[in-house]
Amino acid sequence: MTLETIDYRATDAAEKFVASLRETGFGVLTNHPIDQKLVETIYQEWHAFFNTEEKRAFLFKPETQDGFFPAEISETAKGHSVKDIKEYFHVYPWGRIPESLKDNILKYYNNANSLASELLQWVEEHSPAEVKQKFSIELPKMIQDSQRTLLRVLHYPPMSGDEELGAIRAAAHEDINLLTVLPAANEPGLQVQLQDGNWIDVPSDFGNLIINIGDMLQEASGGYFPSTSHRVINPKGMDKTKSRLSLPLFLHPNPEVKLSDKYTADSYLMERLRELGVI
Ligand SMILES: O=C(O)CCC(=O)C(=O)O
Ligand SMILES: [Fe+2]
Repeated sequence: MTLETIDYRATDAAEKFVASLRETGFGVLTNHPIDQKLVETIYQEWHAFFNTEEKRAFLFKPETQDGFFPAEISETAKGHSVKDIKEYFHVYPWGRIPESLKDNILKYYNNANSLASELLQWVEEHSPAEVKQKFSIELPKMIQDSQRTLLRVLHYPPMSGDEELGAIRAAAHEDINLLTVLPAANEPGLQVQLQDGNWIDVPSDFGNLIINIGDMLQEASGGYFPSTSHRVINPKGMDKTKSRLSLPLFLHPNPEVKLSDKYTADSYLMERLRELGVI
C-alpha cells in the first residue's frame, strides 16, 4: 500500500483528503497554496542559523517552551530510552525569534495557519453526523487566534558515526495536537505505520504538503480519526553527510476548548507534558 497524493485543486479534494486521514492518519496534498520558494528560503536561512553558535543565545525557557532546544536535551519519544538525533527551535509569534529570520518564518506561520483552518473545515464537513456532534465547537474555531499553535523548525544534523546505539532521527511517536501541517522536508526519511504494523514512506516529493492527525483530534472524534505513529529514519550511504530540515506546524486549540467529556485542550496537553517529563 502507498499513500495517495491528492490534488488540492481537484473538485473531490476535500472528500479524498478526509478519507485518507481516516484510513491512515495522513493526507498528502500537491498543488496547494503554500509558497514553495518561501519554504526553500526558510530551510536555507535556518540551516545557516543552526550552524552558528548564535542559536545558544536563544536557549528555550522551560516555562514558556519557546526558543532553541539543543541535541543534548532533545526529545525522547514516549516509550523509548534513547534520544532522537535532532535539534530544533520553537517559534511562537509571541516568543523569541532571531531578528533576521522573523519576517519569513512569521509569514509562513500565518499562511500555514490559514490553510490549516480550511483543512479543518474539510474535516468538519466530511465527518459523519455522529462524529460531528461530538465536536464542542467547529474545528476551525478551536484554533482561531490560538497562542498555542507551535511552529517547530527541525534540524537533523549529518550523521557523525558516533550516535548512540539504536538512536534514530525521530523515534516512532504520535503528535499531541489536533492536526500537524508539514511541508515535505529537503531530504526523505518520514514513515508512517499502517494498521497491519508495516511502515511505509510518506511521499515526500519536495513541494508536497503532509498533514497528519494528532491525539487531540483522535480524542475529540471519539477515535474516529486515528492518530498514527510516525518516525524519521536515518539516511544511508552518501545521504549521511546531509542535514535534513523540516517545519511541522502543530495546531493547538485554545486552552479552554472542550475536547471530550474528559478533557479540555489544556488539561489534555498538561497531562501529556507531565508524562513526557518536560513540565
Ligand atoms: O521531520 C519530520 O518529517 C517529522 C517530524 C515529526 O514528526 C515531529 O516533530 O513530530
Ligand atoms: Fe510527529
